[in-house]
Amino acid sequence: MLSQWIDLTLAERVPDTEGRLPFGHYRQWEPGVLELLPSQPQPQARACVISVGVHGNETAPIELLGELLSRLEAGQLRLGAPVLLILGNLPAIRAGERFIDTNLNRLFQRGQDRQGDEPDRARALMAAVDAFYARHAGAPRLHYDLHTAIRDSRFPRFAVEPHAEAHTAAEQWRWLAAAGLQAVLHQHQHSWTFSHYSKHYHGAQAFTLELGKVAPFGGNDLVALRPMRGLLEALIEGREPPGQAPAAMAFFRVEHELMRRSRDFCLHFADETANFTEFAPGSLLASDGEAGDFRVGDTPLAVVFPNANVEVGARAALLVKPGPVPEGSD
Ligand SMILES: O=C(O)CCC(=O)N[C@@H](CCC(=O)O)C(=O)O
Ligand SMILES: [Zn+2]
Repeated sequence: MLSQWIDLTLAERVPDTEGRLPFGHYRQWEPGVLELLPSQPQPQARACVISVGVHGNETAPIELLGELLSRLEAGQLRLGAPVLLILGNLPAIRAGERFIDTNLNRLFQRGQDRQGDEPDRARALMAAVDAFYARHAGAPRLHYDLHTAIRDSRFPRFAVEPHAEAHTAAEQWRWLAAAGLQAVLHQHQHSWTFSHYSKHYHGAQAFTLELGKVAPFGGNDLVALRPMRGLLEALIEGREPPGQAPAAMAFFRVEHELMRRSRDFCLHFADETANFTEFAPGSLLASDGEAGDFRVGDTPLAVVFPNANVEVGARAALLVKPGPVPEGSD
């Protein structure tokens, strides 16, 4: 039954809300929010939130989660940690769209009082995460929010480290390197994404993980994600994940967030420009009506997540520079 949870949820058929697993049991708190509870939590276990489908057209993480559920149900994985699994934007996943009315991944802010389905879903997911971490107050907190990017990338698999007071543990860099992540992008300011929510409000070890490029169901290369699956499996089993020297990854920090201010916003480079493409000093990157032009300053900048079609007021690109390898991570 667990292995059909995703299909039943997306088909709007009510899956069993509680059931047994070979090494524990599960409970669905609401559609798309499922908690796995081990019969024997392991001493190393973290309270893990694994979210997928916060953007509805990013299917690889949903397929990866399907693999994990099948392996849990077959007893190939020994559940050893409390895990909260989240299918983020259900109507958008059904429609194969990034979002329906507005980008869910900008709404994870306490006190946010916008009207609509996506703001309602953000409030429900924030409450689900709050309750999960409260139920497992003794365990270290972790949240991986799994995505795929719209464009090609010089580094197809990379982590976005949200900006927050909580310090990222050195072990995270080793785990992410061993999981096949090729780059890390350190955010310079609060961003109200789902991973930022868990880090900022709960002090969780939290990342947005970009796992390749957007593709329809069936069009993803899950073999390239095997090392990532290995990391998730270790966390689900409550054992120490494999590690690798973080120097295998390229580190960047965000220098500037390019916002769309007007309807006249445009980018001056090709739509197909890959993430982490570098632009030389003086390059004209964007024009934005009365808000003016944006040019690269004295040192080169690379572009990540460029998207001229975002809502007015939303982020249209991150402009990034190489950053230091975090201390204590070798
Ligand atoms: O490829 C793109 O343009 C967007 C991919 C994506 O959904 N990225 C996340 C990053 C979240 C973060 O900044 O932590 C997003 O834009 O929500
Ligand atoms: Zn996404």
